[in-house]
Amino acid sequence: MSEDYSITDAEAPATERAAEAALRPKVLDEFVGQEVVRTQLSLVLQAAIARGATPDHVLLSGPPGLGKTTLAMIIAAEVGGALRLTSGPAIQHAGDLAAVLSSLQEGDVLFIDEIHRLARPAEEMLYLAMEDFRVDVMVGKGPGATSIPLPLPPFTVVGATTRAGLLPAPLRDRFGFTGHLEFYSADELAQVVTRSALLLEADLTQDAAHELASRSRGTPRIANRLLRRVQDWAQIKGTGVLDLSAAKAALEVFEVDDLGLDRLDRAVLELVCTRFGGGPVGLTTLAISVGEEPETVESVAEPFLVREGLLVRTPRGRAATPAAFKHLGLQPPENTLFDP
Ligand SMILES: Nc1ncnc2c1ncn2[C@@H]1O[C@H](COP(=O)(O)OP(=O)(O)OP(=O)(O)O)[C@@H](O)[C@H]1O
Repeated sequence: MSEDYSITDAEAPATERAAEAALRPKVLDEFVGQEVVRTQLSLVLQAAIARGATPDHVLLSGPPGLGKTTLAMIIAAEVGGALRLTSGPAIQHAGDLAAVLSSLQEGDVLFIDEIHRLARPAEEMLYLAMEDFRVDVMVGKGPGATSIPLPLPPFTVVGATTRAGLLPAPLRDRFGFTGHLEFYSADELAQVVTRSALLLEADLTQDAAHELASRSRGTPRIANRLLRRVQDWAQIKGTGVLDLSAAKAALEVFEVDDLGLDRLDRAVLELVCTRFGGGPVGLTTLAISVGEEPETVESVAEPFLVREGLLVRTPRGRAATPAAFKHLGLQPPENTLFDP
């Protein structure tokens, strides 16, 4: 992704990785929320450890920033294997994957982020590696080429995808366990930032933790990022304490409103409500009016606005709901799409 990201972006730019790494839970017990996945995964791992076997391959699906990479690291730590990290887009050719696979040791965990973006030949090589712990290496070219089977030690693939539906069935079927990560509740996010504040040695009050949680779009990555910005504000402009007034003042400076909308989200919503009378308005017109590319409006601003019930997509374009007018402190017009 580009470095030009917003504070409420659920994806992380490369520059944020070190800050994130410091806040990652290291064991399953420290991982907040996701009760269902945590319970199931814990059983899968404990049973494998008790049998002295490597755990089944694990597929984690869900939106960005909810903890897939963190869980992969925890799996490796719990089973005592080394973690190898790669991603679908990083593997351009089957040979790239063969190189990674042939360097694995018994019990290692191979994390493949964005596994739905693996190229087809690599995907086919992965089927074989996951099922038979074998990779066929091609030697030579043309009619004389032969494939030499190379046995692999038992290992565990942890695949992560934001789009489980895009995964071809043969690949999906090779995962013995699939966990779907859900957005976090405000209480869970308050626990996430409280834990992070301890690690950052920040003096965060409980009401400030809840304020941050309610503006974090259900996403720990965003919650931790807002926490760091409030810490900055408290250090430079405040008393050093991250209390409710510091949280509110900092989030005003960084343009994150009380629902977690950022500048672009609000601009989109305001335009639909005011200039276009609530809509429907076509995506291209909307994007031109807000000075962004249609893809940016569609992929960055819209998903959260739709999820929050502020915007709907109709065959004739985007329309604001009565909740959108209310959030902006505006009076909805007569005769909208939503009139009974
Ligand atoms: N359940 C959790 N408890 C505490 N912190 C969490 C939890 N889930 C995620 N985090 C924190 O949020 C940040 C992002 O998590 P992570 O990188 O694992 O997300 P991800 O789902 O892999 O995102 P992406 O798909 O973009 O790679 C990390 O700093 C991590 O420590």
